[in-house]
Amino acid sequence: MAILPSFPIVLAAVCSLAVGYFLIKLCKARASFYYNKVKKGYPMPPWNPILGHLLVLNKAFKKYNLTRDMHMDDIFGAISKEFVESDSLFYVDLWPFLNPMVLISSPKYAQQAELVQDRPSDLLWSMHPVTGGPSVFATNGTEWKDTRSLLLPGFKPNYIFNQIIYSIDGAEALDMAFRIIAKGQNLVQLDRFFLEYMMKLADGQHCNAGNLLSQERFEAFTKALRSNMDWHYLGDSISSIVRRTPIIQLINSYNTRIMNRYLSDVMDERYLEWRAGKVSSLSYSNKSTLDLILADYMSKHKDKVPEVLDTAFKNWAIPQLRIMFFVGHDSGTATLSYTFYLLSKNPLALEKMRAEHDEVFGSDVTAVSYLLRTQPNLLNKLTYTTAVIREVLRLFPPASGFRHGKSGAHLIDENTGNHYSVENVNIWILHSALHRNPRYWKDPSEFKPERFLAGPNDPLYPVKGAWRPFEHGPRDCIGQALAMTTLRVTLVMLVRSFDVKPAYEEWDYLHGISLESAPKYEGERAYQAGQSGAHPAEGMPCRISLRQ
Ligand code: HEM
Repeated sequence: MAILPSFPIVLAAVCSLAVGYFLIKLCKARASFYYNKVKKGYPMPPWNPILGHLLVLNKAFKKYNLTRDMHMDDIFGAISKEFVESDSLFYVDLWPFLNPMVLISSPKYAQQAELVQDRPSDLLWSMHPVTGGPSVFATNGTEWKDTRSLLLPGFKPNYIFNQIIYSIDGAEALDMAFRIIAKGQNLVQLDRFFLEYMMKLADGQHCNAGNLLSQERFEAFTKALRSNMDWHYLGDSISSIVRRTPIIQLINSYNTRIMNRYLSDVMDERYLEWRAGKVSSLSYSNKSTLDLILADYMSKHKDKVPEVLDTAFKNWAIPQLRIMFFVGHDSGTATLSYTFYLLSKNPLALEKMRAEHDEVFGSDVTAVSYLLRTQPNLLNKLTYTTAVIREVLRLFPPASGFRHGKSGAHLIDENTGNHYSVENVNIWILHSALHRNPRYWKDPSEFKPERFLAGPNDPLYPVKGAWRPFEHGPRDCIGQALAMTTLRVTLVMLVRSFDVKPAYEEWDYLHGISLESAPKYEGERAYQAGQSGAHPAEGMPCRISLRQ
C-alpha cells in the first residue's frame, strides 16, 4: 500500500519550493543590477546586495521629514536633490516591487526619454484596479498604436469646442452647488467636490452614458471606480504590498463587477441605437470614445452586423472606457483645486484673471454661458488665464511620465559624455521635481504666470523642455487640449462669482492637529498627496463665499 505524505509535509514542500524560487529570482535581480548599474558607478543611493534600495524610501521619510500620504513623485523628488553631479539622474532597485528604474528631473534627459515609446510592464499591473485590463495607457506596440489612432479623432481641437457644452452644463451645476455651500457657510473639501463634477464631464465627453442608463447606476459605477482607486493607492509606497492581500483583491473584484456590468450595458444600449439606425455614421458632433469604438466595430463587421456585441470585443473595449473615465477626471480635478488655491494666495493674479474675463466676456457673468455656447473661440483670447493654468500645472503637476527602455537604449549627458544605460529599465520622468528644478527655473517655488507670457530674453522665459505636465513625444497626453479647454471654461464660469479661501488651519484645528504638528512639504500644507494622480492633502479644505 502506497504511503501518502501528510498535509503538513506537502505544505512544507510547497513553501520550500516557493521560497527557493523567490531566492533564485532575488539573486538574479540583484546580480543583474550589480553588474549593469552598481559596478558601472551609475549614480544611486547606497545599495545593499540583499535589500537593494528597499530601505531607501524609509530613510528618505526620516531624512526629509516626509509625510506618509505624500505622493511618490515628491518622495523621489526629495532624493533627486542629492544627485547634483548627474543633473539629478539616479537609479533605484526596488525588486520585487518594481523593475529597476532610472529617475530623471532635468529637461536634457526628459527630452531623450520622451522619444522612447514603450510603457513599463509594471504599469499594466499597477493600472489594473482602474482599467481591469490592457488599455491605451499601458499597452505597447501595434496594440497601443491602433487604439491611440482609433481614439485620436475624439481629441482634435475643433471637435473639443463641440464638446464644451458638457463643461458649460457642468459648471452651471457647480455654480448652483457653490451658491448653496456659500449660503450654508460650510467647510468643504474642494478636491472631492470637483471630483464629482469632473467625473460627470468625463461621462459626457467619452460615453454619454447618462442618457442611456439611470443616474443611480452611474453613481454606483463612479463609486466603484473611486473605491478601487482609493483602496489600491493607499499612498503608493505601501500599495504594492497591500494590494496583494486577499481582502483588497475581493474589494477589487466586487468593484470591477459593478463597473464592467455597467459599461457592458452602456455599450449594449448604444449598440442598439446604432443598429436601429438612430446613429448612422460618425458626424462631426459625435466622436465620443464609445461611438468611435462602436463605429470601428460596425465597420469591421459590415458584411454581417452581429445582433449583439461579442465578448472579446467587450473585453477589449471596457478597459478603454474605464481609462477614459479615470484620466478624464483625475488630473483635471487636482489642477482645478490647485488653481483656486493659488489664486486665493495670489490676489493680484486673481484680479488680473477676473479683469481678463470682463474684457473678453463683458461684465455680465450671467451672459458667459450663452457666449461660450455660441462663440467658443472666445476661449482663445484668455491668454492670462491660460498662463495661470500653465503655472499651476508647473507647480503642482498631477502626473508624471513613464517609459521603458529597449535593448541598447541610453540616456546621454552631452556635457560629460556619460552614457547611462536604460536597457530593460523603467524611466520615471519626475514632473514635480523637474518643474521646480532651480537649474532650469528662475524663482522655482514662486507663482509667476508671467513666465508663460515672457519673451525669450526674459530670465523668466521657460527653458526648452522644462515644462512638461502632459509629457511630449509619441506617448504624450492625448487629452491635453481637452483638459486645457475644460479648465478654462470652468474658471471663466466661476472665478468672478465666488471667493474660495483655503481653510487648512480650521481643518487641522477641527481634527486636533496643532499648527506646529500639521504635516507640510517644503513649508506647503497643501502638498501633493498620494492617490493615483497627485491631489492636494486632505482634499483641500475650503470656505466658499459669494463675491461681493
Ligand atoms: C490636467 C489634466 C491632465 C494632465 C496633467 C495629464 C497628464 C498626462 C501625462 C503626464 C501622461 C503620461 C504621458 C507619458 O507618460 O509620457 C498622460 C497620458 C494620457 N492621458 Fe492625460 N492628462 C490630463 C488629462 C487627460 C484627459 C482629460 C484625458 C482624456 C480623457 C487624458 C488622456 C490620456 C491618455 C489616454 C494618456 C495615455 C496616452 C498614451 O499612452 O498613448 N488625459 N496624461
